[in-house]
Amino acid sequence: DDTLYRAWGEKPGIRAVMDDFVARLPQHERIGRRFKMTDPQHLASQLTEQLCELAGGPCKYEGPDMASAHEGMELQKADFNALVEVLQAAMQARGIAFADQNRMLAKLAPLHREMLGR
Ligand code: HEM
Repeated sequence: DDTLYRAWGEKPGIRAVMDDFVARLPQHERIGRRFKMTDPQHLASQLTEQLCELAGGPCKYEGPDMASAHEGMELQKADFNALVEVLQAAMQARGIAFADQNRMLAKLAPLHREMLGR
């Protein structure tokens, strides 16, 4: 079922939201510092593959698993809430319909357990 993938405007639509998202991340008051050394192109590209796959698109995320990617960060629930706020701002700015925003957030939510406290 690729309805979510198509609703987001396929790969270019997902990439546009991810570019916006990674540009906003370093500016966040509390979690921004974690992204100061991050290559935004790399992160946007990895996230695009991941969200494309989660949305039912013809992609395969081939980066590190979520536990390894966030090893040593000791992420807490509040960090995820902050990240979701930033993602919501990017989705809003890119005109993703509210229902399609929430469908994507629902796909991402289960992943957070793999990273908590690691
Ligand atoms: C469901 C939630 C999340 C998902 C799906 C996610 C996904 C990813 C992915 C795909 C990468 C790239 C891995 C790689 O190629 O090396 C990454 C890296 C990263 N993530 Fe997350 N992440 C999530 C939550 C968070 C949170 C809450 C934080 C901190 C507030 C965070 C901070 C970072 C940082 C700092 C990097 C490393 C970037 C770099 O290599 O410089 N992530 N994440």
